[in-house]
Amino acid sequence: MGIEQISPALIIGTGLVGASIGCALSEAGVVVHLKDRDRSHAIVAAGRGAGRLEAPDPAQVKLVVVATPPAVIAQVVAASLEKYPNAVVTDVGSVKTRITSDLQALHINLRRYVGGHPMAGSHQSGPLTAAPELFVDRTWVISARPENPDWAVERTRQLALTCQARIRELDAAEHDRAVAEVSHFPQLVASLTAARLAQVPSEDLRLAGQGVRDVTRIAASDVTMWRQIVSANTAPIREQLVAMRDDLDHLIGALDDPRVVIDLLTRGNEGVRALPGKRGKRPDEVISVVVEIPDAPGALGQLFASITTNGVNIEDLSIEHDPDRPAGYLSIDVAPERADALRQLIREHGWGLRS
Ligand SMILES: NC(=O)C1=CN([C@@H]2O[C@H](COP(=O)(O)OP(=O)(O)OC[C@H]3O[C@@H](n4cnc5c(N)ncnc54)[C@H](O)[C@@H]3O)[C@@H](O)[C@H]2O)C=CC1
Ligand SMILES: O=C(O)C(=O)Cc1ccc(O)cc1
Repeated sequence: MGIEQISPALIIGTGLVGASIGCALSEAGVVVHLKDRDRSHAIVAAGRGAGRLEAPDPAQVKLVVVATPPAVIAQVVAASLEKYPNAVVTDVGSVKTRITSDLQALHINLRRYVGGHPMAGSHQSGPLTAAPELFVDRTWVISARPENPDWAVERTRQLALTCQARIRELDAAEHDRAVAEVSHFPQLVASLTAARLAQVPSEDLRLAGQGVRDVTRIAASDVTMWRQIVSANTAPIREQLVAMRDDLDHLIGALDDPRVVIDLLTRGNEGVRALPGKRGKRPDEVISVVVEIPDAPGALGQLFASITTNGVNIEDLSIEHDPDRPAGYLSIDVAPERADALRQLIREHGWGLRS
C-alpha cells in the first residue's frame, strides 16, 4: 500500500496547514486538487506547488482533507461525504469531539470520516507561509471511531506518513484533553503574558530580551482561529486554568517565602526537561551556540558555508533581530559534544560569537 490509495486527493482550505499538506503530498507524487472559499488562497497555494486548481471528478477522489477554520469543519466534512462518494474524508482541526458531535447531530453516516490533527503549524496563517516539511517528524493524531473500516483509517495513516509525520492514535476525548494541556492552555497563557505587555511603556519594552519573546511568540497567532479552538474545547481548558489560578494564588500569597519560589522554579525546570525535543531529543540534550550576523545580503549563506563543511549536525536554528543595529543573532543548536568544535570553527572564520 502506498500513495496510490490517496491519489487523487482534494484539499479544502488552502491556508497554512492545507497548502503545506498539498506541498508535501505533491512532492511525494500524489495528484492534489485545491479548493478554498477564497480562490486567491488556492491560487497562491498552487503557485507554491501545493497542487492544481481544476476541480476533480468527484467519483475519483480517494481522500478529502478539510483544512478550514475549526467552526466550519463539520459542515465542510458533511458536504464532502455527500459530494465525494468514494473518498475518505479527514480533517486537521485542533479539537476533535465537537466536530464529531456536530456531525452526529446532522445524523450523518460517519464510516468514511476519520478525524486527524497534525501537531505542527505556526503563529502565522495563509498559504504564503506553507512549507512541505512542516510535518516531518511531528506527531499526527488520528482519532478513528469504531464504525470506521480499516481501509478508511489506513488512507488517513497514509496521508500522515506521506507528510513524514509520526502517527499517534487517540480517541477524540483523549486528544482534546491532551491538546488542552500542551497547546490550548499554553496559548492562553502566552496571550495573558503578552496582553500585560500592551500596558508597558515603550521605553520599558526596549529592555526586552529573548526570554519574553520566547514566552509570547504564539500570542501573535490568528485571533479568529484561536477563538474557535478555545470555544470548542472549554471544559479541559478551564481545568488547566483553574489549576494555574491555584498556583498563582499560592505564589502571590507566599512570594516572600524563598522555599515557595524555589519550588515553583524547580517545577518549571522539570516541566521544560519533560518536553521532548526534535526527534525525541530533550532540550537539555542540545546546546545553543549564538553568532552575530550582519544584516547584509549573503551573510547567512557565508556562515553556513563556514560551518557545514565540517560536518556539524545542526539540530535547530532560530534568529533574533537586533532592534537597534542592522544585525541579527543566529542561535544554532547542536549536540553538547559538538558545541566547542563549532565555537572554534566560528571564531576561526572571523564571526562574532555571542555564547
Ligand atoms: N495554524 C496552525 O498552526 C494549525 C492549525 N490547525 C488547524 O488547521 C485548520 C486550518 O488552520 P490554518 O491553516 O492555520 O488556517 P488558515 O487561515 O491559514 O487557512 C484556512 C483556509 O480555509 C479557507 N476557508 C475558510 N472557510 C472555508 C470554507 N467554508 N470552505 C473552503 N475554504 C474555507 C480560508 O480561506 C483559508 O484559506 C484549523 O482548523 C486549525 O485548527 C492544525 C494544526 C496547526
Ligand atoms: O506555533 C506553534 O508552535 C504551534 O504549536 C502551532 C499549532 C497551532 C495549533 C495546533 O492545533 C497545533 C499547532
